[in-house]
Amino acid sequence: MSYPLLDEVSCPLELKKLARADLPQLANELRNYLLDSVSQTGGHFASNLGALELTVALHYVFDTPHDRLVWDVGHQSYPHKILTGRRGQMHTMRKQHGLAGFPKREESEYDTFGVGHSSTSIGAALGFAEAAKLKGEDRHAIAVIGDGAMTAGQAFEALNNAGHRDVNLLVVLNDNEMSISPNVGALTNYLSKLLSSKFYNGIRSKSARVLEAVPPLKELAKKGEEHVKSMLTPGTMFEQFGFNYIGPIDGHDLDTLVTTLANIKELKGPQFLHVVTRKGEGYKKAIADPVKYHAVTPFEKEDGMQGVKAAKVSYTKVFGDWLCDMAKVDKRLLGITPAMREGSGLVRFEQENPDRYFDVGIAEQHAVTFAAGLACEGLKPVVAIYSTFLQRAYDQLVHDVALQNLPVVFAIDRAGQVGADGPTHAGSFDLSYLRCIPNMVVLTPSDENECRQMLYTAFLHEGPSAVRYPRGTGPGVEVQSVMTAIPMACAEVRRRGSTIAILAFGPVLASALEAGDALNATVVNMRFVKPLDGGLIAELAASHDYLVTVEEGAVMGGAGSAVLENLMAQDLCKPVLLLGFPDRYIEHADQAVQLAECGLDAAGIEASIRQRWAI
Ligand SMILES: Cc1ncc(C[n+]2csc(CCOP(=O)(O)OP(=O)(O)O)c2C)c(N)n1
Ligand SMILES: CC(=O)[C@@H](O)[C@H](O)COP(=O)(O)O
Ligand SMILES: [Mg+2]
Repeated sequence: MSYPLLDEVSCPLELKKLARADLPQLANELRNYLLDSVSQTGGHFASNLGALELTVALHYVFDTPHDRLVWDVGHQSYPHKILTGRRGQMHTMRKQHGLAGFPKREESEYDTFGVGHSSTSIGAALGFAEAAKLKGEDRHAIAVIGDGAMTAGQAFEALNNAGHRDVNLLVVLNDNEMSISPNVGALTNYLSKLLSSKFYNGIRSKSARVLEAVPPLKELAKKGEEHVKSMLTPGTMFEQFGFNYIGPIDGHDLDTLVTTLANIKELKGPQFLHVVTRKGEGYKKAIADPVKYHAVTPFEKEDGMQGVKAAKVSYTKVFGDWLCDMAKVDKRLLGITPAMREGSGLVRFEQENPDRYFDVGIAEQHAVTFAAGLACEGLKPVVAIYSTFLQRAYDQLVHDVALQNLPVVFAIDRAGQVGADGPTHAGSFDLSYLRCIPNMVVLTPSDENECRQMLYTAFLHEGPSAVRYPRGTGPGVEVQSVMTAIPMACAEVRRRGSTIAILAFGPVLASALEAGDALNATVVNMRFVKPLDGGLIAELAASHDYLVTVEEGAVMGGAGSAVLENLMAQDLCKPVLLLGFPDRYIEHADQAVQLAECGLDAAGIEASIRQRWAI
């Protein structure tokens, strides 16, 4: 495939040299290049196809990086990366030491703000805009936010703040009616009203026809039309927030995009451009199934993504199956997801229990408080949420759930390192931020079967609880269909050795057992971070010279810290080595590589122990 125009564009300055008439051809080449590249590397796909023309137009009209362009989530920024000098690195996308899957300040001056979590772009862009004003710099700040990301409260907090500020801020809403799954909520319905614009245009054309006959009234009607418009179009809402609303316009029509953006560039004050795109645009299979093609593994362009039968069951599937089974047992069970139906394994649960399934949009804070409200009424909500995204709802977990000791189960997926998504998505801190909360019970399954049993144990608990499990599959143990509660705070010794006792929390148990074999150490599956099995800890301290804790989470404040506190509380003093994530961010790579980098593979655990005590 040749890319004659794209070959001339290694930066936006070179893009600007192209005639406007050449932009559609450039976009065509860019789309072909994107398809070639992502079909080989995998990564986020449909969103990049949908935001492609918008990306070309933004870099063509604005003077990036002098004008600050902020992407929301940033999963749609691959065309941006290609146009800003990183085309030659696209084959390294999301690979170790390669391009990050999201904009990253250290990667390029064009990546003005690091993203990955949604709905931060408007707030950050406002920061850029206010800074320009304070520093007397003449520059634009542009936030590009999707309709999914628009469902988060943080986006509206920023709109509310920005709308009454006299700053050069442009918010571009990329509306494709999709989140990862179809978008949800009243805002979506509100935006859709406009997209079915025949309704509004029908009103307009009818009133215009009638009024042609009586010209003097036409002016009056113009006012009337504005009033009609103000009742019907979403611009009204954004205008109520103090923005000048423009749109909706076709987000794949480069001529319209360039003309509109060029006009907006000359305006002062907060501007809101509503752009309508199609997720997956330009690749039929992705258009047909934007959910499946939101993120892809490498695939043949002609054949598309082929469903491969997974050799082992993922923790996510274990959760999804448990949720469906438990729903049959207890009618009080409800399933809640903040816009991660597929990722959290809730597709089957929704099909089987549509009235007990709640996708609240990208609204983690609301998801948790909503669960608390449900629990107050005697229901048993299960909040399915990624560890990293639960960070968004920490106050709600403390204030609305734990303080009131409400029976909410947090099914925490993607706990630990997550691989290609990198540090923005790593589940590094949940053990640290959960165990310090009174009333919380925190369980760490070491394999797929224990995950099911712990979810059951958590569900039976009459208070708040969290079960945390990693992205992907476990050691491949058989998952028993029977559900058996695990006695609270009960750890289990998995290997008897001497001198050294290794206390493992979660799936790292497998590596700990390997290291234990090499060191003839005792190895314990701790199972609970809170409450801890203090009796066993005392027994181990009395019968071993050294203790080691191992967890797939931050060492600081994590499970190992809990063991230290427990030892001190029992006046037990023993040398303890804490193994887990170091106090820095682990860059994107395969999960196994990341864990090895943290010294959490078997060799790493053994080496750390030998090195610490010169064994
Ligand atoms: C706080 C947070 N919650 C959830 C996610 C997971 N997530 C990534 S992209 C996405 C959907 C975004 O939809 P939209 O903003 O409309 O972008 P599109 O994919 O449609 O281009 C979600 C839910 C996230 N990145 N951040
Ligand atoms: C961009 C985003 O936040 C999601 O698409 C996320 O990358 C999904 O992660 P998983 O692939 O682990 O489900
Ligand atoms: Mg969308």
